[in-house]
Amino acid sequence: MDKPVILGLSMRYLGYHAAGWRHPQADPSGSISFDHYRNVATRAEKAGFAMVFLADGVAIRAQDHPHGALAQSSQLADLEPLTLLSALSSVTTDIGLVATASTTYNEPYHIARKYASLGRISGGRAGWNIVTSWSDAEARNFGMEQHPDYETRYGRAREFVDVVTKLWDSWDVDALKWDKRDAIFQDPAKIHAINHKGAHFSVSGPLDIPVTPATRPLLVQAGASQAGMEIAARHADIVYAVPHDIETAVQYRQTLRDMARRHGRDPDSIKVLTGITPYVGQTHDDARKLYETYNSLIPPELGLSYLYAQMGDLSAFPLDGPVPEPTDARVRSIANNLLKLAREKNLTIRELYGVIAAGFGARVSISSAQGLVDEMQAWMEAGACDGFNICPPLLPLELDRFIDLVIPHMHARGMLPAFTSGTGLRRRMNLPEG
Ligand SMILES: Cc1cc2nc3c(=O)[nH]c(=O)nc-3n(C[C@H](O)[C@H](O)[C@H](O)COP(=O)(O)O)c2cc1C
Repeated sequence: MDKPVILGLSMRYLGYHAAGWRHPQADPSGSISFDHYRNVATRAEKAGFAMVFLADGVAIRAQDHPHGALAQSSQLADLEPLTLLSALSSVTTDIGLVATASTTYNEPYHIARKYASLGRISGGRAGWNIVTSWSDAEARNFGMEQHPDYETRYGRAREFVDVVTKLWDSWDVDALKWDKRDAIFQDPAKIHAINHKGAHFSVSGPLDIPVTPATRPLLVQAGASQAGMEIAARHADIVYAVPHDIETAVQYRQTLRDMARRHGRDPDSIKVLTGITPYVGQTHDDARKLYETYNSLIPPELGLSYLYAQMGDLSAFPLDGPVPEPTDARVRSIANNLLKLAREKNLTIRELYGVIAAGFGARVSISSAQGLVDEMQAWMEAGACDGFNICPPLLPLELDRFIDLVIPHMHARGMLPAFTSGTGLRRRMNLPEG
């Protein structure tokens, strides 16, 4: 293949299967253990992943719907992503460190500062995944009763990203002088106030951290609605998306590239990574057995709660009936993807929660290692994506299986470039130099 595959590893909690923590080889303490993440990140780096990625929410979002689900969920215990990535930066050397942070529940100065610091600490390996969040649980941790509506939070998000990038640009590259003889630490004329005044923010600046092209954090965007895509088209280096079929993915990426062009950007300066939760084996049968082993661990209450988190309360509908149109979608784009999947495959509510609990929103792939690589190649060649954000069912067990079974086939087909240590993140992401 002439185009390299960009591989990301999404590594929140213990992995992406709802009941993975019950697997005999799972260590349930992993999601709050630095050793667990160090182990995962260093393995991913060695295997050629370009980035590790942490999704995030600033609340416990898991619900006790139906009763019993909360006790069964492994998605309450977590670590704060930037703190974790800062620690990981000192035990890794090359892998990108991407953390999610919400524009709804932060201030731009904080975000600009924290990511600029991670960019410096890690030698230019930081990335900010821009999200607007989706839960009322988060609102209630920040003095609000309800999560702001779509227009409000995207209005804030647009302005938020503008302020952050202005703060990152507030130091000229040659502002620091460190001239001991003439006692000039920096040239204040090269450090600029931003004096931003907008509908949501009033920020004077400048930032208190110089950002250079080499340490500037990458901008990542996740959120597939029109407003989310607009932010991506204007600013993002990487877009994380979860289309469930190749046609949707091709269309989505094409639309995004057209939008980027309209903003005067080279469309190749945005890379789209699509999420996959892989259940792989030597053969397709092995993979299917693996999937069934994990799904046999899902208690029904937990399965139903996963559906609730994505599509609102469906408990009034018959479990073995069709999936209704969501009227209370928490995450519009994910809910629409799920509905499409249910309609195409004629899934009941019960069957649909099985699919979600196996992958929590990302596309689930059950295939032999060869089959998965065929699938990845087909997606790349069709222009459906520039790479994949791998969301293993259980960490580190299923990452190891992916590395052992899938990566060798990718190398054999020339899909993964062999970068030498010290190659910068932009190059690993196949992005133009900043
Ligand atoms: C692939 C994907 C990943 C996301 N990851 C997160 C996340 O980690 N944390 C979060 O608060 N929201 C996350 N979101 C939610 C988005 O930021 C956004 O709030 C949500 O998608 C609603 O906007 P939309 O209609 O543009 O998708 C994600 C959305 C998508 C599509």
